[in-house]
Amino acid sequence: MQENRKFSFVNRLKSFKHAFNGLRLFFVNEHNGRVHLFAAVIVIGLSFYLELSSHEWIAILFAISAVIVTEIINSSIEQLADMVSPGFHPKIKIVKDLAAAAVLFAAFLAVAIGLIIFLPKLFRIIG
Ligand SMILES: Nc1ncnc2c1ncn2[C@@H]1O[C@H](COP(=O)(O)OP(=O)(O)OP(=O)(O)O)[C@@H](O)[C@H]1O
Repeated sequence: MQENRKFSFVNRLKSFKHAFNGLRLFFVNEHNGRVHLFAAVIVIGLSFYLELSSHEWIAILFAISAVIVTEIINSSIEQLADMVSPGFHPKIKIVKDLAAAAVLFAAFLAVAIGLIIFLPKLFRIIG
């Protein structure tokens, strides 16, 4: 808690540094992080190729962000859970399964958005 501390610009910059370190850990150390980064690069490349409208870009960036944000939180919860309870614990199973469910839900959303935007354009190119 930092209730009575004076505002410090330096401390705010340090918070950014920690957050960027978290991003580096996610994309470098976490296998799922690398998979999501790869998928995001492919989807963004395809989006440029298909010249999406600004609304379509917003939906695609929202979908990519939803998956990455939930996966970062999921990875963070996994790290904490593994430290608190290295052995099997039924409560940890619930905690990890719930965190994984958040990623799954975001992934369903991303697939739905991807199909809605890309399928008609790809069919137009093929046919
Ligand atoms: N300590 C534990 N106690 C109970 N169940 C666990 C425990 N650790 C993992 N599990 C079960 O195994 C599943 C997978 O957990 P794990 O931590 O290996 O995640 P993961 O999705 O395989 O992540 P990653 O691929 O990043 O390693 C969890 O969703 C949970 O059901």
